[in-house]
Amino acid sequence: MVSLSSYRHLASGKVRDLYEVDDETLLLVASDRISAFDHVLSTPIPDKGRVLTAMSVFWFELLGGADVASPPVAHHLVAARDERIPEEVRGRALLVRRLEMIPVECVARGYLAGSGTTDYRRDGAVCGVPLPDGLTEASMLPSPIFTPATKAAQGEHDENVSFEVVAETVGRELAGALRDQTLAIYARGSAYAASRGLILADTKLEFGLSPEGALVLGDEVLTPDSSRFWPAEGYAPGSVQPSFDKQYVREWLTSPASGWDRHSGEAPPPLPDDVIMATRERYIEAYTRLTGREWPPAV
Ligand SMILES: N#Cc1c(N)ncnc1-c1cnn(CCN2CCOCC2)c1
Repeated sequence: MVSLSSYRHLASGKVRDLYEVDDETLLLVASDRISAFDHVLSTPIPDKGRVLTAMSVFWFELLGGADVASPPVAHHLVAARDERIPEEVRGRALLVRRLEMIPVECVARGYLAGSGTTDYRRDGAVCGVPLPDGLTEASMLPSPIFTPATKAAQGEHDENVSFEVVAETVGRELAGALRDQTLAIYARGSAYAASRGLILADTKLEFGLSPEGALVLGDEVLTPDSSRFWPAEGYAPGSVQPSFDKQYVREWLTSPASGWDRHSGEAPPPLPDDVIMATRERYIEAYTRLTGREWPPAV
């Protein structure tokens, strides 16, 4: 039986880790860690890694299939069930094709939120894309826009950049392909989410090149960690919308009950059990609502 220690550790993000299985294959492992306000919290959310892995698998399978309006999306998922996946991470780890990753955070936005709102208020634009006057927090944009960023060191914010900067970095043809694929995936994801009563406000994708030079979707896809999902019921532009998955965490951390000051630079306190379990339920609800599948999935 293979164990995780059999594989060379390649990289770690806030909540995920990457291992080398062989020359062509990697193991992408999702932990139960949760981050909020740019901190990785000390209390894990049980099953978060399994739920978000199952969500990525759902989207890879959906996007990898043909759609009436768009061709199948080439992606890096090899297997979610395989004897090369160690028992200790089974259900929250994916075998993926090794790619030559493109150092661009490919973000699509259909609504104004986060750094998009900040940039719009300063420039009237996001990543150099001019937007109409009069937009506010959570406004729906006239049409989805490609708002790339360069990946920052862990703990730092990614830096929003213009399409021209991406073109200078990776070449104009590849930059155009990244934009087109990012917007196409956002369109399919947001239409599907809307049919399930969820607004996909924005999403961050990562792509790589296959050994044959093809553009391939990597990383995780359309999860609550890489995307903003809002409940369609109650949507009202003009204020920060409740995050579908992290609202309980954010509200408790910013309440007097936590005794924490988010601007202090100090690490947040441990979450109480009721917030942990309510947040676990929200991840499961996001999965069942989006996919229409039961949790846990049949083995
Ligand atoms: N996916 C993928 C992938 C791939 N298919 N081939 C080669 N490299 C990568 C890769 C390497 N780093 N990252 C950034 C996201 N990582 C997530 C896990 O935790 C570490 C950061 C992606």
